[in-house]
Amino acid sequence: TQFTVGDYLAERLSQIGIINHFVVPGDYNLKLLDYLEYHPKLSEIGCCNELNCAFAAEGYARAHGIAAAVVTYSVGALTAFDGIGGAYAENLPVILISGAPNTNDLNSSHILHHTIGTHNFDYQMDIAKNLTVAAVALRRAAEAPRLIDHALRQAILQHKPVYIEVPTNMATQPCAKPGPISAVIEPETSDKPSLEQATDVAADLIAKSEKPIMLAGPKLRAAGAEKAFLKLAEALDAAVVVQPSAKGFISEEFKNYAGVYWGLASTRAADKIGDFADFFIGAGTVFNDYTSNGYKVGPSAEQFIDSDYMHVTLPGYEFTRVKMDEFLGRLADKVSKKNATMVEYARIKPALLNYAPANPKELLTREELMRQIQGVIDGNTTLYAETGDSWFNGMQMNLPEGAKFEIEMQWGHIGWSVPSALGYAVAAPNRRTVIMVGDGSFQLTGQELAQMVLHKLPVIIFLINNRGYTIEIQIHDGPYNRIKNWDYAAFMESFNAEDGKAKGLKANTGEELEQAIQIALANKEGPTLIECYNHTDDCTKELVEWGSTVGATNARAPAPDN
Ligand SMILES: C/C(NCc1cnc(C)nc1N)=C(/S)[C@H](O)COP(=O)(O)OP(=O)(O)O
Ligand SMILES: [Mg+2]
Repeated sequence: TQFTVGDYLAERLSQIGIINHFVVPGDYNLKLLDYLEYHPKLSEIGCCNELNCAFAAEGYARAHGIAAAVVTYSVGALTAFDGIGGAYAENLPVILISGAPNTNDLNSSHILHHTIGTHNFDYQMDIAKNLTVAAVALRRAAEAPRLIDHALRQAILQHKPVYIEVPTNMATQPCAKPGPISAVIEPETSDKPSLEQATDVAADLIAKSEKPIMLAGPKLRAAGAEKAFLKLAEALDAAVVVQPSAKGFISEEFKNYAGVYWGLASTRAADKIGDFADFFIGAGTVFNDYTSNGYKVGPSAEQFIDSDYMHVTLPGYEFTRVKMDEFLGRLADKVSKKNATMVEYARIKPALLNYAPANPKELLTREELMRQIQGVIDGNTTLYAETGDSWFNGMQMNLPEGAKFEIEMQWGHIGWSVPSALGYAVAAPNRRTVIMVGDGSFQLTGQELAQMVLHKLPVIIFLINNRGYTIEIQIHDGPYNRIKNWDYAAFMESFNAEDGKAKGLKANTGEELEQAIQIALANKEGPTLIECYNHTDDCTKELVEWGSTVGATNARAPAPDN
């Protein structure tokens, strides 16, 4: 049969490693979906809506490296864009593919369904250009190979989302066959003279410091630089701390690991060893208003070197086209041991957090809840921490060797965790995916549990029901922070309908939680949701302190007109 644009796109998606793609069908994308389904190595995962579809794709990208979401024009893409903004914020290469009007309609007097009812068919592309690193429209079949390869390559190189718009009459059009996939996936490397000079300057700065410390940031994983970072940590034998949105990127059993560096919300005295240090070697760091506690946490520019995927910043220097992993690896060759922060950390290192078991008959406390969730985390577990007090509870979890942690602190979109964890579990069926999600967040996207039932994904969901938006209460309270309670356990079981194996359980006491966890761990045929009692005021002290800091930062008066 004739090779088409749809075949080209399907083949390229498969060649870059995609096995499952996430979809919501619509009449603008049905023929395209056929071509993706025809491909022997692609199979679709349907989602309830396009926001969840985009979030599922970003979760797939967290586990698998890259992902694709396919939606219909305008009514589909506009909600998918919310998840794509998240993929951009979180440095995840999600390929958003959207159906679009028949090319014959573009310059006509026709008014089309799903649009805002005008002759403007550009608004979707205009938005896409702001939320992706490449946005292309396949308006002529002859251009499709070039445009598709360009978009996919930018996603891979920049670890950011891209957008491909496919008119409804385009997938069926004849198209040339693709060339070698190396044209799309060949990695970039540093400019050699810049790499040498950047590492010389950095080595010199480190030699002049007395107590350097290393700080891993959220872009470390996107840059694929974890190994190089550890090589440098070994060469220096310095303490290693991580930003909250980089938790889990460095093994918490690594001998130099010194905790999450987040000011008053730090773990394991990371803030104290950070204060002791006189020089920060950062990698992929992002000090936004939340992770800097309202701009109060973080090194000064004079005592800080940092690197992004293809860029290095040193006091007084900026090096372009120097790749993070090559920079860190090469720097490791040029530094000598400087372990003052490890010597000091040995003195101040606190004992690991572990709560004494509560009376099993008593109402659950936050500490008892966290003690039992800690017990579920093994080396094969990925713990998802949803926006909410779960951020602070998640930070304090100890990750055994091999355990992974997923969080969305830059975008911070409540409701991200359930659909994202769907995508993650599809990509990593052999891992145990566990979600900590609050009642408020869950209400945005909880229906995506249905796909976990359909695909028999044994995800464990700890639904922390503190009756409302506790983070918001701690930042600034008002009637709007109270929400209608649901029967979350029944909601979970409602997705079984005639054939599901999901379980919805309630746990109000420590004993009930113990039993529910045993049932959840035994349920291999589908997801298990455990609705956990948590008193509204029983939140982490870190949230209380952080909340007031953020509240004050948000409330800053406008600068006087200068
Ligand atoms: C409403 C909002 N943030 C504002 C917000 C509103 N809309 C979107 C999409 N994202 C957001 N972060 C937040 S953090 C709630 O406290 C979350 O409540 P919940 O899931 O129940 O967690 P906690 O009770 O632990 O806070
Ligand atoms: Mg809540």
